[in-house]
Amino acid sequence: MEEDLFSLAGRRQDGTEEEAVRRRAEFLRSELRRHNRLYYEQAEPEISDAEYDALFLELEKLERDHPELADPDSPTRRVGGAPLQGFNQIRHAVPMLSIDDIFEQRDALIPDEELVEFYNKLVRTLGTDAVPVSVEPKIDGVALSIMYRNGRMSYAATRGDGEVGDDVTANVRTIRTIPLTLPANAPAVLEVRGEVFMPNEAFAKLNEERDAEGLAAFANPRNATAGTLKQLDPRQVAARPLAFLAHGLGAYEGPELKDVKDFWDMLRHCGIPCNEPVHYTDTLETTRQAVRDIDRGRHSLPYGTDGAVIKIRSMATREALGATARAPRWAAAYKFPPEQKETTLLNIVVQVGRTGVLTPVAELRPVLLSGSTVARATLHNQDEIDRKDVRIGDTVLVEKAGEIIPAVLKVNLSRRPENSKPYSILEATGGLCPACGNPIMKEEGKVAWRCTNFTCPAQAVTGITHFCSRAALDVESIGSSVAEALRGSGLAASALDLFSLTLEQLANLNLGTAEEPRRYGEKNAQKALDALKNARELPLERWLIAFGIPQIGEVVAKALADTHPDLDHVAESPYIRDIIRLDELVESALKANPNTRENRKAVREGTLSAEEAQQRYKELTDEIDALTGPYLETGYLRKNTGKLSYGSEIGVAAAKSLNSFFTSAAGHHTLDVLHRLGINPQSQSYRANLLEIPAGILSGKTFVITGTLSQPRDHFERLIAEHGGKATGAISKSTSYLLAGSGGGSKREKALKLGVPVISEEEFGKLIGN
Ligand SMILES: NC(=O)c1ccc[n+]([C@@H]2O[C@H](COP(=O)([O-])OP(=O)(O)OC[C@H]3O[C@@H](n4cnc5c(N)ncnc54)[C@H](O)[C@@H]3O)[C@@H](O)[C@H]2O)c1
Ligand SMILES: [Zn+2]
Repeated sequence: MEEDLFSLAGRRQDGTEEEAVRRRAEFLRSELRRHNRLYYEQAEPEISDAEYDALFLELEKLERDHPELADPDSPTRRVGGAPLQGFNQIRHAVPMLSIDDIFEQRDALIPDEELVEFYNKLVRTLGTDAVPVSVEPKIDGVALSIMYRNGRMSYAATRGDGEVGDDVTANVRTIRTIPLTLPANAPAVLEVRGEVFMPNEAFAKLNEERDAEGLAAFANPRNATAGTLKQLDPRQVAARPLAFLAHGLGAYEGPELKDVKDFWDMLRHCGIPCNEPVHYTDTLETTRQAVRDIDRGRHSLPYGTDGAVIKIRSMATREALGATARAPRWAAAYKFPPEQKETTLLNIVVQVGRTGVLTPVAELRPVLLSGSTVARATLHNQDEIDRKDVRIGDTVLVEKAGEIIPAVLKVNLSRRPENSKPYSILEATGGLCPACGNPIMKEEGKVAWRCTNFTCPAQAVTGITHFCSRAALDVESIGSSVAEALRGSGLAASALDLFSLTLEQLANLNLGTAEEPRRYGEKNAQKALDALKNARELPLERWLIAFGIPQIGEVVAKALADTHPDLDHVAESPYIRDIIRLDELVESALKANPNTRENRKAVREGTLSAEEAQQRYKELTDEIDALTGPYLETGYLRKNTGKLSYGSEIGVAAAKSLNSFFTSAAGHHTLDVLHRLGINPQSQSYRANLLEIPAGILSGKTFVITGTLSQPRDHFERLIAEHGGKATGAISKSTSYLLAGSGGGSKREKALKLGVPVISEEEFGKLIGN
């Protein structure tokens, strides 16, 4: 990761430069894809649009300057997004495209130079002086296509990846201003393209309500809209005030439309809400003026706008110009630069999010930005703070793009107070979570600090959901909405409270709203209690996963179960402490080695005595030998080929993370509660000596799994491992069995060819004595 974050500046023109450019392009592509997912699929963007656009432009430029890097899958050539889970998909009759951007260059001599270029290019391409265009506000919402056939709404779909979107008809039907039927003489086929949005006022009210209910606020109206449209329950959508405005046309069969004015007239006749105001112009100067007019008036529109869309009026010309894979050639979106202002950064506070991530937030001297007062801005994470060197007391430049939570762009160094100090989250928090007081940690390769305590009140919902997930304790009937309700009602502040719930409490849990209650019900409640009862007996590794300790996934959890008989032994494990100690000893020894270049130099220069160096090194290596000896005999440690290099079942980072959890207050609390409940999860695979072949019924046998089975593949892999066998990916002569479900043709053939026995799920069950 880190090596990708280099700057291209100052590289020499040779092979390494090419490689550097390629790597940078790859990095930008993967970052843009990641941000697309966050933005379109999760409605939880991490960066502002302006920051996203900067990455996008950099990649576009790289691809333009280095045509050899062309990639048809590049985010610059695609509509960013993907269909969601839980919805039916609809293939669009006509692809739903994006629009190419034109950026205003703040402080440039001609700030709208790109607009001039765009218009002049149209003039040249079309060979006329006057190109009639329309200019209208760009609505910051979620793109929607509504298909009417023979005067009735037939479906409504989101943009998705441009080709295939989600069927959100049921949700869209709840938006009151959208007609379900059209007047008698409406076109036979009319696919209206437009934008769903949440009006600014309704958005502010919704966030106030969410705040009062203790729910996370939406970052901006666009997010709130995307989040609402994603709801699987149309009643929830109906409860939120969404609006729609049309701005474009997809499939169409009806009277000929020559000019975009005909299009607007037809929509108005059909009773479809239209985007306004539309300016009609036919010279460069009047077009520039129209864009400026929209900029001036945009803050009084009921929705967020960050630009103006310029479109050719003539439908025939649009057709003739066509589109690229990403955007039409006959339109452009002029993006207004987000408003920026300087103010003083009064303080930095650290907030704990629902996943336990610590976010530093700047408290600002309030300033008026894009029509609202800004008093707080996100600083994202420590890396961002370091990169911008933001300090308390600084004068900072703040930006508010759309309604995104404002961001601190940079520091005005000329106004920095004299005694200011760099800001560190670790120092400011004393290494403890501000919400629960337990240790925080930063995972390797990640930028965020996080609270390590799965019982932290700030992360109750995620903690409970994870605790109940399939890989953990598999309490299927408790998902995120039940967790949310449990927390909201005060019944469970953390996952450990689940075991004290009664049937009555659970059954009466309200999953709806105060106005529209929806009971969880006896049946679900009983199912949840049964699953929780079952969870008490689940093996150690599943519990270790359930605690959500950083670095502890399925593999490490299994390794812990192989090397510890039960949870109490993991909590007190000398093995884990010794792994950490060994790591420290090896590091010291490598440094103390008299043969390193530095130490030889120090001896030559007389700053280090040769005898002392030898002595110190010997002490360290003796200690290492003493520590590793017994573990090497039981296979808990392996000697690697490198000098002083050892392998352990549990990595050093995981060992440190475990140690930190079990010595923290949260760890002690967890063990106390489990003891009180009489739960001490047991290992089913503990072996005091790993070098002895396990005496499982499948020991020495290898399996390959193929086809569709009644349970996910990892279920069978687990069974095989529990009985001492091994599951591998590829089939060979030495494979003992092919466990085959339906399908799985090629592996089955290969097994038959190699003479490997093919067994069914039933036969496998017999093999392990079920
Ligand atoms: N912050 C992030 O992480 C992140 C991630 C991905 C995308 N983005 C933002 O989204 C932009 C790209 O998204 P996009 O591809 O949806 O493009 P876009 O939103 O910039 O423009 C295209 C869309 O504008 C809509 N639109 C609104 N008003 C319109 C009008 N009057 N006429 C025609 N179309 C109108 C259309 O639905 C069209 O699909 C980026 O420039 C960036 O600002 C941000
Ligand atoms: Zn915490």
